Amino acid sequence: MDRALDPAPYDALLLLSFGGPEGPEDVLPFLENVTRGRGIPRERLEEVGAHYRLFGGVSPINEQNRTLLAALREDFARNGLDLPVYWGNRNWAPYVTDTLREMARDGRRRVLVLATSAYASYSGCRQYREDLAVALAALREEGLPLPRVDKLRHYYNHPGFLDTVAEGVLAALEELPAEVRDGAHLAFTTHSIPTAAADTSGPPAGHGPGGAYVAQHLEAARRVAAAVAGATGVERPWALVYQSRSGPPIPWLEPDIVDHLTALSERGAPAVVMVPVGFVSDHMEVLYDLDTEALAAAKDLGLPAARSATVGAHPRFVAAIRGLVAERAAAERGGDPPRPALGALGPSHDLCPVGCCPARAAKPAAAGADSPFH
Ligand SMILES: CC1=C(CCC(=O)O)c2cc3nc(cc4[nH]c(cc5[nH]c(cc1n2)c(C)c5CCC(=O)O)c(CCC(=O)O)c4C)C(CCC(=O)O)=C3C
Ligand SMILES: [Fe+2]
Repeated sequence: MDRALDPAPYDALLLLSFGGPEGPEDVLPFLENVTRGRGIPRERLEEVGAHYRLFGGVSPINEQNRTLLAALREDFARNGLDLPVYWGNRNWAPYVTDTLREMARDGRRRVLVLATSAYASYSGCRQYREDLAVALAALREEGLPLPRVDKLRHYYNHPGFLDTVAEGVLAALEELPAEVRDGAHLAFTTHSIPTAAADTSGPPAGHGPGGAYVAQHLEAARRVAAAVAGATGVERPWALVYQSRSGPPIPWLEPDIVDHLTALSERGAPAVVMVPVGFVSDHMEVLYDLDTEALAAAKDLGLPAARSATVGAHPRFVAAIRGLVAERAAAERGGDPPRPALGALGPSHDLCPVGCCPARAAKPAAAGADSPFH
């Protein structure tokens, strides 16, 4: 360690995630938490419940977050970043309201939030800010001092994220039979969302159809494909496709990964690597929708397929988070730190502007320019 990193003005980091069930009896209450007021058809819930039951009713996401939490603490300590790290979820214990209460009681006054979504969108950004607003409102109700809460910028184009994804693709290529490796297509996947939500994602003066959500994913995919081409000396065709589509019956982003695999097979593609660039850990949507469903579809099609790893708690990704924390702290102290970002879109905003990823219903959101909390 050369010198300590200064976290000031922050006195805590909050890892904010989705949460998942930890046993069969948790599955239904978890799904009810996720879909409350969303008009998701009953059949879809039963179908998704069956995915979780296939894995004993346990989502891997909580264990993955515990691992990331431990890795962040260890990395911060080793690099002289004196900042306690907490963990809270939207849909399962530890719930974010309980964690923020504990933080307030521990005397934390300036909280920086790392959400386990790297991209803009209602589900990946504003909804987490709404969760924070719910938590802050509860603390206010209880007469506790309210910490000020900020959220880290979107990190989809941070070199520590994209280089780690590219490394995973190189490893996945090695799993393919040598004779189809050079011809393999890259299928970058992310969560399908309604096209209306995609079109309005990001700041109001946006990116056109598909919004920031699609633009950011395309940029990430393009950079990873270029890095893989650079490392292997082979340019591989790539596409951005979607998975885990839910209800209700409105237009959602397409094509679905399974339809894409079918199309690739019909076009005579020799092999495919599925790259879940939209996710930061190998959670249930990766284990079921890709490793179970899509790999089975590829097998039926006779299409050799592999799935690359998400960043998880990879040391390079953890180091990137440390860098983002130090960067934001320096910016909040009035400095002008370097803001590492690959590709054409540049570093994302620190503060979501008013109207960023518009709300589905009029709900307060913290940690943005339209926060009612400070
Ligand atoms: C953009 C996005 C991300 C990435 C950003 C982020 O990470 O936040 C994400 C992550 C995740 N989604 C997850 C699980 C679910 N998502 C659902 C439903 C939905 N997701 C949506 C979007 C997203 N989802 C949307 C538009 C819906 C429709 C309902 C609604 O508008 O809210 C449903 C309900 C059933 C169904 O319809 O599938 C479940 C169970 C898990 C946990 C996995 C595990 O347990 O390991 C994770 C990490
Ligand atoms: Fe946003």
